[in-house]
Amino acid sequence: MATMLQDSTTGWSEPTATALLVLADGTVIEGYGIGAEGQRAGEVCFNTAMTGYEEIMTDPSYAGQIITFTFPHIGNVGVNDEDIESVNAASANGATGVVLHADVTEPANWRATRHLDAWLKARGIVGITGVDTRALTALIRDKGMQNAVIAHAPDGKFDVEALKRDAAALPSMVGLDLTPGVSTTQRIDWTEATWDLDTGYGVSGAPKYHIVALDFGVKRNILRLFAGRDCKVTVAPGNSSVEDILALKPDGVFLSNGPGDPAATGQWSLPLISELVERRVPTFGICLGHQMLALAVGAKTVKMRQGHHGANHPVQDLATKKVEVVSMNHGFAVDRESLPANVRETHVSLFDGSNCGIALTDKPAFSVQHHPEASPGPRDSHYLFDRFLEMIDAEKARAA
Ligand SMILES: NC(=O)CC[C@H](N)C(=O)O
Repeated sequence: MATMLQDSTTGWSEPTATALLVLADGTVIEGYGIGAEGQRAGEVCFNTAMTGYEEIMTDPSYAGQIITFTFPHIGNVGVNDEDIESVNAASANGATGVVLHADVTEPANWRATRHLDAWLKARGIVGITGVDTRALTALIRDKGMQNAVIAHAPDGKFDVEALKRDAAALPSMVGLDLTPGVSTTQRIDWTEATWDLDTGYGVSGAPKYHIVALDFGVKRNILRLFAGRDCKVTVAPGNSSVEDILALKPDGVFLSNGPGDPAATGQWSLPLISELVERRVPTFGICLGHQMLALAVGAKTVKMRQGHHGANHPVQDLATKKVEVVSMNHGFAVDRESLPANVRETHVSLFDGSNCGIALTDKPAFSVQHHPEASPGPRDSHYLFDRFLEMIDAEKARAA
């Protein structure tokens, strides 16, 4: 989008770009900088959600990625301290950069405490506005997700050739384990429950279940949905040992979402997950956790061309045939053809037929590719949290 400004001496002219997005293929996109100054790198993906930009930008699964929002008006309801999804709020452990179409307006929402621009600066996220995000999305759709450098310099001075070289030299997302940068290093006792318009966030009541969440970059709303369902929730570092986890005497283990390539991440966590499954510890995984459960039981994951990032994806539960509309955020997928005989496919994407869920036929373990916790997005899949607790009940009854 070329925003034309009136220049008093020369008539209409295009203002100088103060931000650039330079793709690994050499494409240079000009725009206007917001947020942090300087240069950030990442894999460019597009997200089609119309709401929830704060939750999206702070989802640690986006570490190492630059998000292009296809919805043109981002930032118009400002930001607040309540809608952050990363557990470690102090660090910028979500997206590295954002690509927006329209200029960011003043916040118009009673919950807003800050302008998006100031918030991006504080989190160290570099942004660019004034971009034809539809053209960029079409490019990603045609060529696949590619690496890029996003740069913001208020004086408009850029070394474009250096930026092109930097973008081309970035490592592929394939083979990257990004979880150490976002996982907690300390155990956390999580007590915050879900949000209510009148009372804000609730607090968990007397617990019936103890859920240990293995943190690969967990989103807060997952933890809140457990806390709001009679669960004591312990968040454990992603690199915990089997002994660490078993010592906590979990009723169930949750495998979290997270950034990077599951095959690279799984190398050190797969033995842990296999052991938990083998010992019949009820296990539930979301997104990266789904991919890692699949890898732990012998399946394979593949890199997708453009991935799924949005808040309105149709997914079918193959058992009930019911279609749920879900949030999505993934660039890798479980290869259905690689599922071993004791693993059944439970959910599929109705956009492209890719795998969206598995369940073991001989052990209490299941997982989904989509995000049942929403935040942002629809709540159609909240039933999966209840299904997990029912699985724990069934396993307790079986062992009794
Ligand atoms: N949201 C997630 O957990 C993403 C999982 C993984 N990093 C992927 O891109 O597929």
